[in-house]
Amino acid sequence: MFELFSKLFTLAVLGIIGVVTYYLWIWTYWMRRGVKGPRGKPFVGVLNVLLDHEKPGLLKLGEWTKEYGKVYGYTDGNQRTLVVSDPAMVHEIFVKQFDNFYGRKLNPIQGNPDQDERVHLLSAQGFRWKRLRTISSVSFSNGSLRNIMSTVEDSALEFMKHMEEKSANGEIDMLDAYQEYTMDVIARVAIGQRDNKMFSDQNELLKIVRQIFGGSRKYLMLICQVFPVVGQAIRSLTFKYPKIAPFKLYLMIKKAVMERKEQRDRELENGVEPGEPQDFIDMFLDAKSDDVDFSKEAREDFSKRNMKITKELSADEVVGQCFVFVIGGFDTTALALSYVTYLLTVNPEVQKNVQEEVDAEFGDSEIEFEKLGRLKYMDCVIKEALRLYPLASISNSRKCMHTTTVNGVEIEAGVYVQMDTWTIQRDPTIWGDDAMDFKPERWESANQSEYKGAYIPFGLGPRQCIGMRLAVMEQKVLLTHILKKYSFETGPSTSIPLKLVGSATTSPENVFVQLKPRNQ
Ligand code: HEM
Repeated sequence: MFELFSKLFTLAVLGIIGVVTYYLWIWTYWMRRGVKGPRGKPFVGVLNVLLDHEKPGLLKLGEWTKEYGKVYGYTDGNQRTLVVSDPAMVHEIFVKQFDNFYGRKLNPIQGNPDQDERVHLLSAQGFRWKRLRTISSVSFSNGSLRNIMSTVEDSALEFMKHMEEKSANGEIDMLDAYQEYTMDVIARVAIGQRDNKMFSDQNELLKIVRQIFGGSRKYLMLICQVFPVVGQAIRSLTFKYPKIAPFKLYLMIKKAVMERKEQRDRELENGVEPGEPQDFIDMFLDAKSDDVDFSKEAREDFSKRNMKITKELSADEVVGQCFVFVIGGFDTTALALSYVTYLLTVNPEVQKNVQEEVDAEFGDSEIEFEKLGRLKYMDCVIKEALRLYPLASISNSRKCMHTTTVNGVEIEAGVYVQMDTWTIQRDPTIWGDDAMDFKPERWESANQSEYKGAYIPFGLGPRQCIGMRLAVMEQKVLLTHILKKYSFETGPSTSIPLKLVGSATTSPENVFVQLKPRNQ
């Protein structure tokens, strides 16, 4: 008995020594390589700083960039991350060396991109990503966007009805309001929501998605990233017993997909062939197949150009795809609209210019898809707001898949690269001394290729945001409706400057403004 106990004790001590050595090895990685950067503490590195909801980690990167320069390294849990704010390196990694950087930085609770059945476009990598991207691209083609436009217009008109009532009652938190709009659009476009749920207490989907982006899950994310095995275990468990918001959403979407599949099966039995897809669920179900083997894709060398890409999805991928579009389409676009609103409110002369353009182009005419391109100044406003507030910059990351050298810096396979987007997009050496000013006019004369690697609110290269054009369309349609009728004005609760929070996307805490009717 004593012998057994002694063996177990020795094994436990060896296990602990092994684990501690592994974490110290990771933690000292950048020191051993002579790369500067914040060290943090063993095991967590700087993860606890990055996950602070009240002081967004993505802004913290900028403070470190000032201290350590355009390339520095830190560890976060068991991940080794290189932070880059040199546009030439950004371009090299995102575009030229894509074959060496085709994965994204993930928390283990998001699944293993090569093995997990439920992986989606944002988290997939290699040929699996390519297959998902090829299938999804159809949803954002010109033809699809033209069809989606009528839904967007419908949601915008519904939104305006609510604004009429709310504007009479004083200030409105436009961030909250815009979330209603973007949820309505994406719920209709992606998962076929039929009834109107805008500003209703019954909108379960919105409640769950708000939980996903709203609060801080610092300690959960910390544990999962420090101990990936725990992250994977929590992931498996919460799919069975969904307690955390993203998993509740996943199951909600799964139910919607299953119901649609059953309905389509019933119709097929009665000889009714599926017609034109009505939403993303239909479109992805059209691509569903029972024998998709993604383990083979993970083994293939991604630099091979001639690998045949099938256009099929597994059942889990159908759900994953709908999930990622609901998540991707909701928060980002509401935030983009909120930042534009804030900037127009505190820059009334710019707002006046946008209103004049809106009056000239859509004074008494309908807002049509083809005519949206005429809103050139509004385009500059949207671009400039995203330059100052690159709200989704967390996604501007890559995993190094093969050891390589980028502009003289050796990056080993397995290291993650995070772009310091906020620093790059506010850098006076790129944008001039007025880099911190909101100046939409800079885009009127801008030669876009000048900003190669320096303007990346939607990322860059083959993995650039797939929803970019939808996001811009949604913003243009709603801003046109609002600014035709109202002006944004500050109120007693408008916070100037904005207080920014968040750990996934970077969000203003609120954007209270008054909507003043223009004809008064
Ligand atoms: C203003 C709004 C938006 C911003 C600022 C934004 C930003 C971004 C960024 C920075 C990336 C990473 C790109 C890269 O790694 O190169 C990304 C990827 C992605 N976005 Fe967006 N996004 C927005 C709207 C949307 C919308 C409306 C959708 C879908 C309906 C969407 C879906 C996605 C997806 C699926 C990816 C992953 C693409 C891939 O890896 O192939 N986004 N987005």
